[in-house]
Amino acid sequence: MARETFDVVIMGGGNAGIGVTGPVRRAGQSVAMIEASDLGGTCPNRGCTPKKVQVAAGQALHDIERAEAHHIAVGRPRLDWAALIDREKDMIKDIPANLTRAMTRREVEVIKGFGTFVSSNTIRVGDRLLEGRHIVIATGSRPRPLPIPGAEHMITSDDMLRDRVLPTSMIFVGGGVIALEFGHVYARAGAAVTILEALPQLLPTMDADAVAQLRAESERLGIKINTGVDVRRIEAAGGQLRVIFTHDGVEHAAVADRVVNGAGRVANIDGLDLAAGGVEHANGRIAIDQYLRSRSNPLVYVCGDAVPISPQLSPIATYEGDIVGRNIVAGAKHRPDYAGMATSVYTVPALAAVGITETTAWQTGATIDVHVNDMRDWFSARSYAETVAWSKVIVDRVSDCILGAHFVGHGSQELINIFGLAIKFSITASQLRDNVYAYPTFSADIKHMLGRA
Ligand SMILES: Cc1cc2nc3c(=O)[nH]c(=O)nc-3n(C[C@H](O)[C@H](O)[C@H](O)COP(=O)(O)OP(=O)(O)OC[C@H]3O[C@@H](n4cnc5c(N)ncnc54)[C@H](O)[C@@H]3O)c2cc1C
Ligand SMILES: NC(=O)c1ccc[n+]([C@@H]2O[C@H](COP(=O)([O-])OP(=O)(O)OC[C@H]3O[C@@H](n4cnc5c(N)ncnc54)[C@H](O)[C@@H]3O)[C@@H](O)[C@H]2O)c1
Repeated sequence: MARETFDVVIMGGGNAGIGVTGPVRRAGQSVAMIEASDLGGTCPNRGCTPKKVQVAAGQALHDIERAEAHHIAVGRPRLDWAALIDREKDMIKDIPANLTRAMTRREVEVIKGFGTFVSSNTIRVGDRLLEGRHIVIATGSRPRPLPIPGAEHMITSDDMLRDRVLPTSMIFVGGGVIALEFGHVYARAGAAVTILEALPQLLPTMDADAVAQLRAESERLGIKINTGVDVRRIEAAGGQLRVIFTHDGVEHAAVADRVVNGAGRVANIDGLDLAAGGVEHANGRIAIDQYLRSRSNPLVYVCGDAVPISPQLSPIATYEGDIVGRNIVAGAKHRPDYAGMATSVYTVPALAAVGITETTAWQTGATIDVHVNDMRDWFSARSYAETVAWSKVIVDRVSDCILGAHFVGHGSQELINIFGLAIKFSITASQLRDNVYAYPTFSADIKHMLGRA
């Protein structure tokens, strides 16, 4: 088998892998990108983008629900689920081809296939051997396998995004982002939704008060939420599925058409033969240093969802890809800085957050001001008949810097980016208060969210 040589061989053509190509191609390095499935990876093909098409339909149903508040009479909405899925698929169908063209313009050689290590600097794909001065693992993540009897009955978010039949009922094992985002859409579309979460709190890494707001709104929609449960087994039940779980030692059962694995995602690194590459790893996590480089093989970098220590988010995958690309070009000197990276749970309305939670803020020992507002009575929320409008902003009293911001409500997924900017570029609470905002907008409420100076 002839060996081909490249400066950089990237395994995975998602946000992370594509992120690597910018800096290395600008430096004139030769790049091979191996992609096993669709170029673009999870976010545009099986994640953020198609999911948001469904969320947009959920938003429309939410608006219709409140039509009466605006004195608009509408009949009962009827969602054509199959047509919605077709719309979703139609919107994303050209993405892999467009990205292939973009990579070709960038003079990246895209190779279809599944890459595996054969040595510390060589990857096999099909019948080709690609030798790289650097190898990048950008292979993303996959749903966490659950050691529950009957786990094979569960479907994944990939399955949900292509299912043209709206189930009458569904159960999510895990109460994280996937359960809440899809749960809101399905509940609004008319399905009975149950969430079974192992920990005492849904979305366990997010601010407890913000999650309580979202939980209340989710229950208002009719979603049944059980936290602190132990899912014991899943079994067939006459064309449906039965999930047996315990809560406080008492056994319960829930029955639904579909059971979804919403229990998190793990790095997609099985099958890469990391041992052949000399890439140290344990429990599905590659050992990396602060430059996103393998601790045992300095030729190898890791970025995106395959990184064991950073949030599995699309902009973070792109950002880490860029860091890796710059480290390949200039030598390992760039370290990721995740401060100011905003995130949203795209329920309707969304929960959006940036920075640290109130619990973490108190744990740091900082002297803080915590500004909490239920804004449903504020003119901005009342005019739109919002069902929830809530904010918490945590400010360091000494430096006046924003430590964290947490919102649940309309506009929150946009508002949060202002607070991301503030955290990243040390814009103080007073400066945010002093700014003149367009009025009437949700951003104009920032002054009041921070308390009048
Ligand atoms: C349902 C869902 C919704 C989401 N919504 C959001 C959202 O709204 N906002 C957000 O920020 N994030 C969201 N995410 C997370 C986001 O999609 C990921 O963080 C992001 O796509 C990770 O990018 P990546 O490049 O690391 O991995 P991926 O995009 O998964 O790319 C990895 C690629 O590697 C390929 N591959 C794997 N193994 C090999 C191999 N051995 N050889 C060659 N190729 C290989 C795969 O085929 C894949 O294309 C969502 C995720 C899911 C599942
Ligand atoms: N809006 C977004 O940015 C977005 C949307 C969807 C997915 N994603 C990404 O995809 C990843 C996967 O999403 P997810 O919702 O599956 O994961 P998640 O990490 O958000 O939530 C998983 C939940 O499952 C619980 N859990 C784990 N094992 C369990 C068990 N055996 N029984 C019951 N509960 C259990 C966890 O405690 C946790 O609350 C997320 O980490 C997220 O970064 C992001």
